[in-house]
Amino acid sequence: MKVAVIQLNSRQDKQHNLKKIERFIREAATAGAELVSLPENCNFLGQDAEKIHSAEEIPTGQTTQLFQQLAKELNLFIHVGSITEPYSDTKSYNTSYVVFPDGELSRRYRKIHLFDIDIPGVSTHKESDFFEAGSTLETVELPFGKAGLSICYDLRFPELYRQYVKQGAKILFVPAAFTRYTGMLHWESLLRARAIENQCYVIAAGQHGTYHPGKECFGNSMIIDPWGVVVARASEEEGVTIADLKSELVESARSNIPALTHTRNDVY
Ligand SMILES: NC(=O)CCC(=O)C(=O)O
Repeated sequence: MKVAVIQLNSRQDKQHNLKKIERFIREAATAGAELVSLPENCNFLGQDAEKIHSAEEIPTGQTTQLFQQLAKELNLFIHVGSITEPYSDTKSYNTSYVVFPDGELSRRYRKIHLFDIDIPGVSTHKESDFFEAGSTLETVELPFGKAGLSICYDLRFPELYRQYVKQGAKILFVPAAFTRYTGMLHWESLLRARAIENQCYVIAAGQHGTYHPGKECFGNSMIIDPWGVVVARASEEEGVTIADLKSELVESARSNIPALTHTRNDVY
């Protein structure tokens, strides 16, 4: 299965972001992609407090309608890394889903682990002031196999991905708007660890560059195979990066090193 990750530098102008996304989706389809994966906050990226103003109902909002139309016209799967979905007057959900080629939607995954961190002098985020955490895992059936949905900071919680692999996942989606600072330190190591320990493909589309004064995303969107090899990596700009997923690599990783069958749940 040919997969494209789309790296974006989304800002606060939703119409501009959507036009750009449409252009990249069309470019990916022309290059033969059957599945296109978008980053977290694909249609609007600003301060957490601003995101509620961009919230849209799913499926009736403008963004989902556009993706449904494109998925049908181009006959592809669109993984919507995340958009902001209304929850209450003061809070939203950070929500991810897949649009199928017939325009139908998968179940919605709402980000479970909210990004509340404080690195003094470097980076402070309190996503939980503005977002409500989800509390269910969601998988999606794709032609390649089952895929587990997650969003950005979730990447730091290996238990989530182990549950997905127990449910039969062969693909793990990690759309992100990782900070530049933590990205430099942790992004690739964490992604490769999740791929290696779960013997899954990891598809990680990221936001890249500055979206607000002093707020910068790390980019480095990538696709990692079940052996932990980075098979595609975006350059230092927005755009489309493509890789071919190979089922035989999931099978060889799992049969050559059957670590998933060696877990000692009786001991730990
Ligand atoms: N949007 C996010 O969840 C950011 C996560 C992040 O940067 C991290 O270091 O974790």
